[in-house]
Amino acid sequence: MVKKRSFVPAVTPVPHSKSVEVIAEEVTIHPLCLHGPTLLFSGEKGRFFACASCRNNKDCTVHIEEEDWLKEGVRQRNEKYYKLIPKLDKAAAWNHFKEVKSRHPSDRAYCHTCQELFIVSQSKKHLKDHRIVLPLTDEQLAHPTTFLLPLENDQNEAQYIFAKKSASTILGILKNNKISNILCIGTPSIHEAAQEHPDFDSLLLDYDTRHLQFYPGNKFLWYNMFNNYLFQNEDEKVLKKFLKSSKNKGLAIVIDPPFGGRVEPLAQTIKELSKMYSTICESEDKILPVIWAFPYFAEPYITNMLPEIKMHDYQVDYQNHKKFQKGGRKFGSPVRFFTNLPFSTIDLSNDSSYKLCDKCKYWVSTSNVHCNKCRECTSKNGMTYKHCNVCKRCVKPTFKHCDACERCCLEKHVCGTVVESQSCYNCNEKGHKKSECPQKDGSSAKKKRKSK
Ligand SMILES: C[S@@+](CC[C@H](N)C(=O)[O-])C[C@H]1O[C@@H](n2cnc3c(N)ncnc32)[C@H](O)[C@@H]1O
Ligand SMILES: [Zn+2]
Ligand SMILES: [Zn+2]
Ligand SMILES: [Zn+2]
Ligand SMILES: [Zn+2]
Ligand SMILES: [Zn+2]
Ligand SMILES: [Zn+2]
Repeated sequence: MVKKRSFVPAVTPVPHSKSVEVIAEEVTIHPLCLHGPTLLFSGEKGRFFACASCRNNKDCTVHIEEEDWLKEGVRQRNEKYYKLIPKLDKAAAWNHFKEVKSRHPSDRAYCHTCQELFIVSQSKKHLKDHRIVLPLTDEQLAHPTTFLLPLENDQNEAQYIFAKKSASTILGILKNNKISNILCIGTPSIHEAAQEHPDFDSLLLDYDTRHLQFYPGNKFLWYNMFNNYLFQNEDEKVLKKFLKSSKNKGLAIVIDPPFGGRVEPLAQTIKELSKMYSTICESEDKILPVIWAFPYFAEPYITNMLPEIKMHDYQVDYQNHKKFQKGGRKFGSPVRFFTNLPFSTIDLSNDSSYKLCDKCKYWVSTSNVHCNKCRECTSKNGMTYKHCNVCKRCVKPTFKHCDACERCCLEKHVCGTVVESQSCYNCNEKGHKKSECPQKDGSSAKKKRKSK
């Protein structure tokens, strides 16, 4: 049976406070916490190591000043984490899966309370007052994302699953680029879809160990995307083998991090995986093809860290997120694809919400208008932008040029305050307002925890 985690899942993003920066570097020699190697942060009070994934100090208490890390005692105390990270018995989990699968669907079930697959005639304990799924069809066993619930202590960062259309758009882009191998990082539904396609081979890297129960040892790796950490030593071999097998098949990273996750460590992870691939396959040292689903307002951060990655206008829809699906938010989902694949390979011809811009030569949202002055389709947030001749760029339709500020601002503004560099009052991140904050999903009040 799969060992259960005895700690809080790290699906909350890393610290966000705008005064704290992450130093993007290899983390293998950093102190450990239950979520793998910590990251090095630089704040007003100096540099310190803290958890790569937990924003809340209470979820992960490891906090080590950079200079303290040189002390023998501190190092020794930190070693306990090597033993605290649970060992998963992958072989046993896979044997159990096969056993469950061999039964009639009416004898197969999944217990949400215990987070485990079970055989009904063998295990009655779940039938009393546990929350269970029964029966389990072959289809369900092959698509755990269709019935796994968002993790309990993970109300704010629920596991938003791509709408079918968005998932098939991703596979379509890969196909058009003749890419058949996929590293699915935090994208279990793409992994599931790839399993059914003879054209694709994929490996799932995710923090959520529940997925382990549904795959053989070489298909799921317990992983933290914020520090590029594999929790099981032997999994590095599996990853390397998969990279090697991708040599002449084309390999892409498809990643959908928790909303609010920091860009720097994610960009570092993409760089490290790309480096690993080029070393193993003796290929050119460059960033692997990436499809990264993330909110449009992260654009400046992503292009700053990875200039080869550009934001496409496609609005990524989710099945289980009211605001991030069609009709949920006034201007559609704020999530976009960030990719270094050619935009011309993103074919949206069978989606009526998109049109082919004959000047840009790629598909854009029907509400996006090509600006002849900017020479591009300029919408970022889904609204039709308008050109300001003074600023010499397109701006949101809600903006108006202010002579006092010498720039376009919201009509109601206090002159002298620089709107775009103000931080969101909800999450502290720059580039969007509280009303557009992706984390303010009805539960923002609950989220007012102390952040690092
Ligand atoms: C926003 S959901 C994306 C799901 C995706 N849209 C799909 O349909 O498959 C985030 C995913 O990242 C995983 N995740 C969260 N934190 C992670 C971390 N630190 N490292 C790796 N995976 C993580 C979650 O378990 C979840 O599968
Ligand atoms: Zn931690
Ligand atoms: Zn149970
Ligand atoms: Zn255009
Ligand atoms: Zn313009
Ligand atoms: Zn202007
Ligand atoms: Zn003004």
